[in-house]
Amino acid sequence: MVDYWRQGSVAVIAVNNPPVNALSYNVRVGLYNNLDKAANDRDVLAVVICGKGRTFPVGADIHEFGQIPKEPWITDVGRKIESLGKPVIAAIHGTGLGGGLEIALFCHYRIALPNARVGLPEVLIGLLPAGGGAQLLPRLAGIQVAMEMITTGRQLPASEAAKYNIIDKVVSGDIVKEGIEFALRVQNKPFQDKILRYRSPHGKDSLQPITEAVLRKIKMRSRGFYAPVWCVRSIANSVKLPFEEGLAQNRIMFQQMQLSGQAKALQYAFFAERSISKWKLPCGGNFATAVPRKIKTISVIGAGTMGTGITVALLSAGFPVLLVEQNKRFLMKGVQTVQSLLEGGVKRRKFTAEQAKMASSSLTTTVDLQALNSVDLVIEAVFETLSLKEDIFSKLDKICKPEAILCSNTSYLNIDKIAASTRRPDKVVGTHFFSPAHIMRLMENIYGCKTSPETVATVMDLGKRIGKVPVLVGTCPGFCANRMNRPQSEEALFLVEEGAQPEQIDQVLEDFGMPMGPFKVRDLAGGDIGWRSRKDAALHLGLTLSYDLQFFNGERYCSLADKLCELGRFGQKTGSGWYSYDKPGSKQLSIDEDVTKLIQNHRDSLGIKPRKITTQEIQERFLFSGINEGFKILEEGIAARPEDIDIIWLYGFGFPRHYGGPMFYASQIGLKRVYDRICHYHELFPYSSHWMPSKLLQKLSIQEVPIGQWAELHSKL
Ligand SMILES: CC/C=C\C/C=C/C(=O)SCCNC(=O)CCNC(=O)[C@H](O)C(C)(C)COP(=O)(O)OP(=O)(O)OC[C@H]1O[C@@H](n2cnc3c(N)ncnc32)[C@H](O)[C@@H]1OP(=O)(O)O
Repeated sequence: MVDYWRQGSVAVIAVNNPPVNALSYNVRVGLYNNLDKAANDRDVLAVVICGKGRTFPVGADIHEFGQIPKEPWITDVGRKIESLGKPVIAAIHGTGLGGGLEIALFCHYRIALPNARVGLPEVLIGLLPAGGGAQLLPRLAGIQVAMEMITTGRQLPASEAAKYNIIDKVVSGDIVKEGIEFALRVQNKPFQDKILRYRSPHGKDSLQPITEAVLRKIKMRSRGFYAPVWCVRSIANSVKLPFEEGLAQNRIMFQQMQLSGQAKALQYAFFAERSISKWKLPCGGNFATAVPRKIKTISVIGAGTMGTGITVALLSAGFPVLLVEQNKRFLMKGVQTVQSLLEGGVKRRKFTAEQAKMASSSLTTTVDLQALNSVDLVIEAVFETLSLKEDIFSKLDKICKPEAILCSNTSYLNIDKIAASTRRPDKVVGTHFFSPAHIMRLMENIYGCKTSPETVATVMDLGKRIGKVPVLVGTCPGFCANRMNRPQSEEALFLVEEGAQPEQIDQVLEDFGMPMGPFKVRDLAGGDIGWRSRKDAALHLGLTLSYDLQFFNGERYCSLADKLCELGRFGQKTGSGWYSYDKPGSKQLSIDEDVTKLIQNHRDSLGIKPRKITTQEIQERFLFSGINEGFKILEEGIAARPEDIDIIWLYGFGFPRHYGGPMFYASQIGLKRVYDRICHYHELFPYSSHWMPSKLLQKLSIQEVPIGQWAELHSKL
């Protein structure tokens, strides 16, 4: 796991633990013993530490967390380096992260390739840098830089790291060769002043104002997430305590955090995110055997909000796009939107003006579907009307080359029905982007019963290539994301009907950690879209939406959202919705007395006496209604694993990552408790079928099965 060789007077110690050279127990032993070997070899005058394969060590082995760590620890390896009596050079390529960077900071010198990155990302898995990072970095780069790096986990490119003295020299070529050359230059030269523990942290007199400013930022961006605050304390220890005491304190804090639910959730999310690419289809075919088709040209049909967002996502990843609309006027409007989104990207520094220009020049347009005869892949993003989509897909089937893949950006409709309008159902697949599609990272890919493994592999690969997080699910109304979201939105309305205020519900869920409460989300998305589909659904059943409708199609119904829409209150875009806004399009909101009155009149007309609704009830009814649906989704095999559902929620709805996602959150609360509360609400609200408890949840709750075994156990149940 650790290789050792000598080149003249230089000993090279190379960590060899693929794929990412994590510092597992055996690696730490190997490093420690080989450092001893180099120390005892009188012909060795300098040492280079590096990583074999794709990277320098990226930190501790996360799989080992939760066990009692065996010695030597990273700090023991560090002390050995400091006291070796010979200069030690860290030669960094790939990513030098966490414990890997900590080892490098114990070294006397650090060199790196230009495309290398360094960082202390422990905060992102709910921890702090206890292997020396929080003590050493302030002594090298200063308190301010250490605070920024450690509390955000940001990885710095080598050139930026060099600016802060973290890297002594950026080199190009072969990193080991460069390391040896550097070692030859510094051997026999004094290096005691390079041992960071003997330095005092830069900017230590400003510790208090820096800390206050950082804590203010943390408070704003990470509601209820503890690790950044503990990281601040660990850095403060570098000023307040002698070096070894600081190390000991930080180690104690690390161990406490490691046992916390937040660290467990974040580490679960880390591995969940990596597991989603390992998909398999129920009818056979999986990520390991299916080969994605090469996609060079893509066409997007529909230049509305979704179509233009998808176009920008594709263009910015370097794909040429042929944008299609039904007439020139819509097309022109779409092109303008694409241009302004690209300009927005430049302003947000997502890409340079030059890159935006390049992207823009890769856009072509047409109003003629025939022009799609040579594209490799089509993404349809028109209105959510099945007949319209069926019509487009049947035309596409005739126009596009036989091997072309046809994708629908539907958020709700049955993929099998869309596929049935073509003679190539194996090449039809759902690619559900989230709005704004050029920003939101989730891509919910939906297979139909005839979608081929090759088609799935192609859209999963495409997702990655355009920087999205692609998750594969099966088809059902609303798939995974919208199907789980629906009961939550309904519960939010029912809670208002029963006595809560929209702003109270928003506040409770924002305090929980959601980026926006459900009423702000409704205003942002625009109430008219849902209103139109509710009216269509009613029409379909020969009904009309009436003001005092309390049941619809056998289900409890709340008409408050319809009443707002009747008044033209569609949300931000009209300047009023559940809140009122400064002006149409503005985000500046205030509570609107008219809405409060409308809610009161609604309750009066239905004879509802408002009651006090607690925070606990709001949280439970919002979260547990979605979680119950999540278990049904697992039960039906729509999602293969709880990890798929959780990643959808982390990236599609901004569910707080430190809770791991709704399914992991349920596992932490305890399935028995969640199941009991769902049964309680089912008793209270028998006319909301979303409270009918999931059978899978019931079964798993009897034995409190750990989340890692849900999928396996489900297949046996
Ligand atoms: C008292 C305590 C003292 C010291 C404690 C020290 C603590 C630490 O060091 S905490 C760890 C800090 N490091 C990290 O958090 C790094 C996490 N990894 C990443 O950010 C990325 O994986 C990467 C940037 C290193 C590589 O990204 P990419 O090239 O996109 O590859 P993947 O992410 O798909 O990873 C490939 C493969 O490696 C597994 N893996 C990555 N990091 C770790 C790790 N630290 N421990 C164990 N395994 C790791 C990852 O799961 C992938 O595995 P699969 O291919 O099986 O999915």
